[in-house]
Amino acid sequence: MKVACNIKFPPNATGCNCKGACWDPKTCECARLNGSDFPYVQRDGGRLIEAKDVVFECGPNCGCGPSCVNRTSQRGLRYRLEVFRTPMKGWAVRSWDFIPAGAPVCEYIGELTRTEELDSISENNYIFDIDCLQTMRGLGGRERRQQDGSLPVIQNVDKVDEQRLENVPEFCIDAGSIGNIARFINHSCEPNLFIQCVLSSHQDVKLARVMLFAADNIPPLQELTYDYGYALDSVLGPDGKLRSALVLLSHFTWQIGRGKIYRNLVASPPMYKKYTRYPLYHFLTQGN
Ligand SMILES: C[S@@+](CC[C@H](N)C(=O)[O-])C[C@H]1O[C@@H](n2cnc3c(N)ncnc32)[C@H](O)[C@@H]1O
Repeated sequence: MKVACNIKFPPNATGCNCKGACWDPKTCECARLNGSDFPYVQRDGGRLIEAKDVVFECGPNCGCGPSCVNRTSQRGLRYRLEVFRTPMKGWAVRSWDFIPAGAPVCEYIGELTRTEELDSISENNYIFDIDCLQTMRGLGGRERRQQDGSLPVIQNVDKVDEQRLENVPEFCIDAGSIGNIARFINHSCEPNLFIQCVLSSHQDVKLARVMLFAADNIPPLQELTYDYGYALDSVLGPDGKLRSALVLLSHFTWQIGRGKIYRNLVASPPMYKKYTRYPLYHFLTQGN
């Protein structure tokens, strides 16, 4: 991940004192942060048991080694992913390999940037808001934003603009000019991946890593998708009018009055819970 020069990256967390690999949730400090348990099981090289607000992994200062189960998302690509062309959606991604539910698929990589500094002129389809903090605090998860009445009743565009900007996450990942395969993964309302915020070196949720995990067992060559997190009828176009969901999908990032770029991808973990067709123990008892 490239970090914009005006962002002070947090120092490494103290970590746990486990040796070799973490196995006892009662003594592991990192397990304690996850609610006194490990978020992953060892099977298939590590699978996430269930979607969480944020996953605390072991990091550089932990006593355990690279094979520790609590470093599952740090081991790079496991599956042979392919970028392919679709008739209607441009580029897309699929895997040549079977992906089991709960397996980490890839991280959303790009330049870590302050949201306010996004270029308001050029269109950029590859921006991912890091929204974990809002969700954890329960202040501004996207669904809550909708319920609190700020959306979608649009009467005074300026007022709505201000309300929304208060909820805009401070940091985002801009994969417009630098990125990895995650930037080619398309949106679906019935996705087979979900977003999971992960903290591995530091503990600042505003700068959490954004990981994509399998929401289900995914057969080879099935297109990989996740929910971009748009709320229906929540998007204003440059003219201040609501954009339809269809238009919205062809304009990943868009602008509203006063040249500000507004809303793009949103990581809102509780929403993704509805797409995880497991806790993993379900799959484990079914034999896969
Ligand atoms: C992060 S990019 C995904 C990769 C993109 N298809 C490409 O060719 O680079 C997001 C853009 O892909 C397109 N897209 C993603 N999901 C789509 C969908 N379900 N239907 C139509 N277009 C989609 C939209 O143009 C969107 O702005």
